[in-house]
Amino acid sequence: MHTDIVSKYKGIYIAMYSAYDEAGNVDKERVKQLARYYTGKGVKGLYVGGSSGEGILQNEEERKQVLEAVMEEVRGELTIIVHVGANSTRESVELAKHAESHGADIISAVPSIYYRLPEAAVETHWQHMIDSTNLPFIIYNIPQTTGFTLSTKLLAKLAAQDKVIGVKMSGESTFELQQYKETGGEEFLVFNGPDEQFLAGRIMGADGGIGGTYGVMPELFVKLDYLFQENKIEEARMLQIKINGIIKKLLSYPSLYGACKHILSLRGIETGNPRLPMLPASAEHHDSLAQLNREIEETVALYTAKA
Ligand SMILES: CC(=O)N[C@@H]([C@@H](O)[C@H](O)[C@H](O)CO)[C@@H](O)CC(=O)C(=O)O
Repeated sequence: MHTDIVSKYKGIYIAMYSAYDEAGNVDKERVKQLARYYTGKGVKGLYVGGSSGEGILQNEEERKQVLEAVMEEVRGELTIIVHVGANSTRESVELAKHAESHGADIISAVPSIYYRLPEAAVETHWQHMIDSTNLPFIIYNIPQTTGFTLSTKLLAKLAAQDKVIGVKMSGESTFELQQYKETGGEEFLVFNGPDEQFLAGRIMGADGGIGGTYGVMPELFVKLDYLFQENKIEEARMLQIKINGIIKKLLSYPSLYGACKHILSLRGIETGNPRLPMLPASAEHHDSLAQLNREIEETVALYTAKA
């Protein structure tokens, strides 16, 4: 039986980008600078090495380096969830143990990808990670990229274990999100994944969100969450619509990650280019990204101004 899990871990988590040097190698100092940038913005924590963090495009050693840099910089200040999912169970377990030994708070994983695996194989894959540490585990459900949809049957089986404390629901169905919450119960964490429907996810039972676009506008998601908690639903809806206008523009570039990383660089936070095949922001888009950055900064100023 989970107790106090939701109150302990609910909130806004930035799915953090990785940071590379000009040659494309993991740059620990840049990772630290990025992690530091997110302190004091009201977020609960960081989700390290996930989709936005390109963990799946990095080798085991690089993934460890990114996490180590994050832990060295913000341990104790932010709650750190680490994505340890890799194609092989063996590598995932190694990353899970590494996360525990470096003080991470929670581990999380997608299923193994590429092979179309039966549910029993995905369950075994996750179970090995769960058993390998004393850390809590959050299932990462992102069917549009993995091809695997978490069933409520498997969720119920996994959630019966104390260590399995929640699910990150990056699928787009708020109906499924609500079903996950109902299946897991009140003390089982559900995180909204699609940033465009953060408010819808919260209304249908999510306890917070984990998202990539939070990385360029964390203040707006913190504010949106606050408005929801205050039951100011119409104000929250207007802010979600404003955020969605920004996300729509971000998604219009050849790579969302390239666009967000360029915006960060305009603020003096260098994270290098995303790793190929994720495309960098090209020079022809720099002017419009500068304009978008101004729009985000103006919106943040508007929504964080004291009344
Ligand atoms: C499919 C996908 O990548 N979804 C993103 C969203 O943050 C997404 O980038 C955003 O909603 C824009 O579409 C997150 O759910 C993924 C995430 O949190 C992560 O980077 O691990």
